[in-house]
Amino acid sequence: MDDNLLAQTLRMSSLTIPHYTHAPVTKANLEYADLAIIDLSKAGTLEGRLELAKDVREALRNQGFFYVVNHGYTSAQMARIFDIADIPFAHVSEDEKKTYAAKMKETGSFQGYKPRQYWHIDNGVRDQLEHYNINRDVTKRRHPEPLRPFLPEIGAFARHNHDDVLHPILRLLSLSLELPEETLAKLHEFSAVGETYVRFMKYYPRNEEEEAKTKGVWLKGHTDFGTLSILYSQPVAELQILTKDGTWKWIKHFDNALVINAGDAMEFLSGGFYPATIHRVVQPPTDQQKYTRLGVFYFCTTNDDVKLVPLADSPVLKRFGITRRFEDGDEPTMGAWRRARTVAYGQSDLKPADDKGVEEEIINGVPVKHYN
Ligand SMILES: O=C(O)CCC(=O)C(=O)O
Ligand SMILES: [Fe+2]
Repeated sequence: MDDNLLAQTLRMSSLTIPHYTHAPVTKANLEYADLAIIDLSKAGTLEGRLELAKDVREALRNQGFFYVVNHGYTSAQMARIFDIADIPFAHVSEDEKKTYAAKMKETGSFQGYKPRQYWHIDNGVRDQLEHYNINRDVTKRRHPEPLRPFLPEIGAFARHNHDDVLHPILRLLSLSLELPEETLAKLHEFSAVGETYVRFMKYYPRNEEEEAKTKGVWLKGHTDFGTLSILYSQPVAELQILTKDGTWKWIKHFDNALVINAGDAMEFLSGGFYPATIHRVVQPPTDQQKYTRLGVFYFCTTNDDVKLVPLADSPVLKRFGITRRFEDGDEPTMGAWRRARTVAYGQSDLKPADDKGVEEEIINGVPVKHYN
């Protein structure tokens, strides 16, 4: 960080904002997924990275999700980013929110607000969650006035996610595919055109009718469209993953940890070796039902111009075999894939894909499934 930015950040850190108090951790006895813990402090040596690469590989092959600890943010920094994350929801007027609404359908981009009730969930019920999405280059767009004093901090947060979390994990993944360590990181440049971004997200309690009509599902089972998604663990239990045995398991809150999963683009680049993970959001257990749930994420994609072709030079993929989702030459670029998925999400007509309630839509010739 240069001196100017550092000075500015220190000045901004002293800006006081109301503290966002999370719900207490649930006492409910839930069936939790058993996830690996990746200790990034071990990534300082090649020996450590080779060991972590094995663990990440097992985790992405078996569960599709893992925790990361020792990622370089203290618990105070974590708390601070959640305080900032609540500003676009709690401290921006409804009128101002409209001015900064994202134009998903027109632009295929989430930048700005995703308003409440924009997506169809089920049986005529629409979602009760709002996002505010910020490109990692925070200067790309204007932001609501109450958020402006915090842009240097949000910019530093994006930079931290990119350099200290995303790239180190991509190095482990490159190693796990027996490729040069920088292979995947080079496809995810901070300065390239692309939509790796910070998302703040707030879920609001729903009424009984909405819960009944959707069977308690708040966000249907889906895969993320990018390569990796980084989620800052918070206490409200709502996130579930579809495990290999076909059952949904809860993600347990882990103080000060990150929760990471693979998305479509990682599945395409790895020729199916690292499948995109299916996850959903459901009503929390009884003791947390009256609380809001605030989320902080860093959603990662490759540079927009990267063609999502399997990394066929990988000796691992040569041994394992490659599953192609597209005919040779028909692979979309990252930009085309994320635009198509963003335009369609929660808006398109889903068609039944089986008799168990799975639905699908066809994007760039590829069936994209939604799980209930
Ligand atoms: O809120 C969560 O925990 C997950 C949200 C999610 O899956 C998404 O925004 O893609
Ligand atoms: Fe997701």
